[in-house]
Amino acid sequence: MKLQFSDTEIPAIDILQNVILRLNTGNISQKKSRERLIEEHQKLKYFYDKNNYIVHNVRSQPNLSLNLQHRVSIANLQIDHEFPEKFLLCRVITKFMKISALLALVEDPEGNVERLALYNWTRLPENKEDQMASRPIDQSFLPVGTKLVIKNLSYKVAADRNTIINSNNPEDIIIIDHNNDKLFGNLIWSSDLLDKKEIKVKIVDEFRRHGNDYFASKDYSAAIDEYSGGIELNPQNVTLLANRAEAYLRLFQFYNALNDTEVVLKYEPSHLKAAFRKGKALCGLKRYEEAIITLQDLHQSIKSSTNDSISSIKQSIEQLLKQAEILASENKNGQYDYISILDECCERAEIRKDSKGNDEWVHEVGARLDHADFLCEDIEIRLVEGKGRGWVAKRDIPENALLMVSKAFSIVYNHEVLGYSTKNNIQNDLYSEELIYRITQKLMEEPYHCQEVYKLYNSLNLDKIDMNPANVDIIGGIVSYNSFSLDGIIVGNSNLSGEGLWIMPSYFNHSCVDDNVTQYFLGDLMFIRSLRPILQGEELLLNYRRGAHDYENRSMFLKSVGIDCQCRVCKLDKSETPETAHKRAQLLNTVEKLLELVADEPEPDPSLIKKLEKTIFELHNLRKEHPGLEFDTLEPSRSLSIAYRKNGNLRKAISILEEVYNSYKNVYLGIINWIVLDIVLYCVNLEQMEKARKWVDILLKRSAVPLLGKFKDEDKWKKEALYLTEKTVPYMDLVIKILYNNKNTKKNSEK
Ligand SMILES: C[S@@+](CC[C@H](N)C(=O)[O-])C[C@H]1O[C@@H](n2cnc3c(N)ncnc32)[C@H](O)[C@@H]1O
Repeated sequence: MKLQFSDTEIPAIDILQNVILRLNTGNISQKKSRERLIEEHQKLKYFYDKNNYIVHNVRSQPNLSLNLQHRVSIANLQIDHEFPEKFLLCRVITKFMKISALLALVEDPEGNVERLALYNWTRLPENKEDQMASRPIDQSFLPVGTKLVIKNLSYKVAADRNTIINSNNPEDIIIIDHNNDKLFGNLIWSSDLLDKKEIKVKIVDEFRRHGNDYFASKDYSAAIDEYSGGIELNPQNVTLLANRAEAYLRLFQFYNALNDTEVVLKYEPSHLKAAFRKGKALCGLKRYEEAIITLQDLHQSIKSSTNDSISSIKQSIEQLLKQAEILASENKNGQYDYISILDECCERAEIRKDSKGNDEWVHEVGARLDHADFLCEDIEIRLVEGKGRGWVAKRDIPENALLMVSKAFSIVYNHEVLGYSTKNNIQNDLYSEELIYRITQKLMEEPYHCQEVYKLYNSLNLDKIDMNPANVDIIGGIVSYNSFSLDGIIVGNSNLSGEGLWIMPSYFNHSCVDDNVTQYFLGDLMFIRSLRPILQGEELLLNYRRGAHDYENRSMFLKSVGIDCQCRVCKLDKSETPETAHKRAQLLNTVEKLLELVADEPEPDPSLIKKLEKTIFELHNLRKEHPGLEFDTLEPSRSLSIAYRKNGNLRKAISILEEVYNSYKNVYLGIINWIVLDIVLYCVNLEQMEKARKWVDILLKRSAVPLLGKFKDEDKWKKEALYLTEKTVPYMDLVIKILYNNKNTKKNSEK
């Protein structure tokens, strides 16, 4: 298992444009109504670039000559085609706004509407004169009504999966005005013929029906738009409000859901569904005690009813009430039923193929679990010299204490982005782009989250900040510096990768080797425990990137997230003399070559194995005065033990691994768990079952303590730990089967 902060950088302007386009467009379709497109375009006003720009000079051409047969209408454009011979005649119908390109909507004479992106039209002013001449784009650039001829256009699917007309060269755009309108003078624009009075006004019930259709197809955003349309016409319509509350709940917009249920209950205090949804919304907002009271009152009000339809809702209320009580206890006392959370996670993380062959969750929301956050009272955020803010112990903390449980503010799993990506090449960018998009969307929908997210922005003076939730730039920065990567976390039959933002854990600073807290992920829940006793006043440190990564790679990553690390191993790495560095490089090179020679051999040459052992010994000795700070020999030692095993010398293989384990048992390194697992398997091969069980206990301690807490030599703890490792550690099911004859293990001995 490899956990680390993600390697992403602040996104470039094009990524931001992709995010912004996606934020402004709802459901995807090639044919959207003019009104819908205008509505979506108007939302760009939250995001557009408000700087002043020098704009390319546009002129009309008085002697314009065009072959009218080459005019193409929007309806005839084909995706991913360029149209070198053709031209489009269109009319601007919205203001232009600048993101990366200049964006507006245009219509053709037939009345078709499409988005237009103009690139390379602007530059920032360089001198004073330029500054005088520069202006904001939305004010006077190609105003509404301007007719244009566009040559050499291309037609694409943009990042939001909706279509867009692109033009890259300002010379390809000609303004049509009274000087050159002779060509098109006789053309009638069909939108001029529209009789505005005839536009049909939707009635409230149509909004409800359309909303319900979208809801049934799980397009909750579109359902909310429809319900909102109806609510605008009739603000007291309790059916629409209660339906919209449920759609908000499905999108985790608990604050909006709570608002709607409260309006319903004001007009109709006995509305059962609204009261039930209010209970759900309060749970989502972590207001557990209020949720319990709401649900208890509701339960009381229908207790004596014998009506059949009430009896099923009664059951749901009882279930939700029980759930609210569990959440309250988790939140208050940090009491979690880890095994049932693990089961829930395994079930929710299950993936199947959809009709197009893409991966999708079996459970609607996937590996997102309904559990409460917890924060131990013994820690607090303080200023830490040279590092900004950090978590510090208020009191002495024992080993393996649960310090924090945090649910991701937002998380993106791998198959959720790979399915529809417009660019499949840079995975990390994709995760970040999606994460930035989701966070911005969440903040736009529920701005009350802004404070906690923007607070993560280190240098920000929160009093001065414009709390515009759509500040994609700042959110991009927050994601780069604070997101955590999930790198192949196993739960049951699934393997979860992705990236997420957790608010409270973001305040832990980093140490390469002296970390004293560790994290454990179950779906979108992060559990944090102390690794060793921590004294009052001591800073709590997490590891973003292991000391075991070589210095160059590690320090490059740390610099990219703003850290000039001064820990013991970084100082040692930095102070190494050129001679030692040279010697190290030589030895590493020899080790690599020898490993290549022995790796694929079923029975490696014993003389090569000896040579490998000697080189590893020399490499290790380069740091003999710094025990525990030499990591170059860890992987090679494991490979050396495999070579001995292949030659039938299992005892020697075990003794090499035992020596590595003893030197590094106090450093929380993933490879050490693999080493212990190897020892277990080799002991089993030698039929040393007692010894194998002793090493299984060590493995359980290392793998299960970060979630279950202090290792207890008792049956219950061990049973739970075995169950946990069976579900989360590769090959462990096999080990359990052999050593404990556990008939419940599902996977078999194919490994
Ligand atoms: C995830 S944040 C941690 C919380 C941060 N200190 C704050 O005030 O928001 C990561 C940032 O903390 C700082 N940081 C973390 N570990 C550090 C370390 N070992 N030395 C110096 N700065 C560190 C760096 O500024 C880094 O960009």
